[in-house]
Amino acid sequence: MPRATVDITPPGQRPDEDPSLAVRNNGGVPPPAEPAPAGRREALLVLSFGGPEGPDDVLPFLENVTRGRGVPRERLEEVAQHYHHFGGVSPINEQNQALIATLERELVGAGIDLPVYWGNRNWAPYVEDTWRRLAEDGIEHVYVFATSAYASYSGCRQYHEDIARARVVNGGGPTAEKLPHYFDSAGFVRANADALAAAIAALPDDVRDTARLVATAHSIPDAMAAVAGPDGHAYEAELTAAAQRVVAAAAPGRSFDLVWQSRSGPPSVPWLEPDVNDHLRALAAAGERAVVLFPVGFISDHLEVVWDLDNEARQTAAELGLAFARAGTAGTHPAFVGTIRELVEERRAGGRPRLGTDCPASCCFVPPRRS
Ligand SMILES: CC1=C(CCC(=O)O)c2cc3nc(cc4[nH]c(cc5[nH]c(cc1n2)c(C)c5CCC(=O)O)c(CCC(=O)O)c4C)C(CCC(=O)O)=C3C
Ligand SMILES: [Fe+2]
Repeated sequence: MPRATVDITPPGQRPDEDPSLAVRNNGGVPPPAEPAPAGRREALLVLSFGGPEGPDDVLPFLENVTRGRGVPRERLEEVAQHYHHFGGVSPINEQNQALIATLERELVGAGIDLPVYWGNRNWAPYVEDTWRRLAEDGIEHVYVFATSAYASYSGCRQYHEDIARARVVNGGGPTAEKLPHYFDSAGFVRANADALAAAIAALPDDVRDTARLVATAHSIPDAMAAVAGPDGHAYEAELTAAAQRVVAAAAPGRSFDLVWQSRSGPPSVPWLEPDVNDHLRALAAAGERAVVLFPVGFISDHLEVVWDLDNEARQTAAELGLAFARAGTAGTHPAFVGTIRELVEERRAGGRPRLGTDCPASCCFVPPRRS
């Protein structure tokens, strides 16, 4: 089922300039000081990317993802094959369901009465449909947890636009606020550090202490990176900060590299480099013998992790004779889930946020291509 296209933006106007679409956002603008009003019916929405559930879903899903974004047909056909290797099923949906189940237990365990909903940008359950259910269920305010920890159009602003679109197609519904970026939160760092330590420990004795530590994240176009965050380049800066914290916790004193994976778009458009496979070639040429990849740019082991790293990058390393280990992502690590609960608790209590950071609603804007 292709997603309905809704143009939320009047010509020449950004969605955040129409106050009726405003999504409260607690960075760059003064955070709301008042606590959640007593008796207000609230919910937590896990807002994610979505992924296909079977072979017939793959192409319509890819068309949803790339509509208006100038991705060549050949790239789509190539990526479709990655999904078909897994029976046309992305692991991301099961991972989001597992996260929601763990979050529900976490909230109940902390005595917090807050229902958790799930909505996606690119596949069912579509956020537009979830929004209708929220309204029908009488929810008045929604805390939105996006399954991306970082700034950038793809990782942050597009989730704001998803909420705005869901409100427009439903003629309103609950008010909403997106929880801040959590790349530097203690729980996200702890989860990634535990995974990195386990991956290092899995290497053979003779290379364990000398293996190169390599953080990875989704590449984005240079033009998108340039406008990420209030002063630009926040995507790289936040990834660097997160990777530094993860390495400091898991392997103090060791250095690391930050490189990019899963490049898309036409070859003529520059994206962040180096690609992880090129980087492995450079490391091998420089005499390195082992690598540990840690995909700190993602929060679960979805398709771009299991295909682009466990398959392609592992293969590259094997061809180069590099010992290889890949760290897991935050997933349902208790510290990570605890941090999500804390982000919600903090917002409900009101006052200046201490946890996380966020962009002002006007940043990270990258216009769609009308192709
Ligand atoms: C920064 C970033 C994140 C991290 C933040 C976040 O998580 O939100 C992310 C996550 C993901 N990206 C995903 C999948 C895809 N991304 C694509 C295309 C693109 N990604 C981009 C960026 C990002 N992507 C960009 C700039 C494009 C070009 C088109 C455009 O300008 O928008 C395409 C099109 C085909 C292709 O790869 O070319 C697919 C299929 C999946 C689902 C995996 C699964 O199914 O398990 C996830 C979690
Ligand atoms: Fe992507």
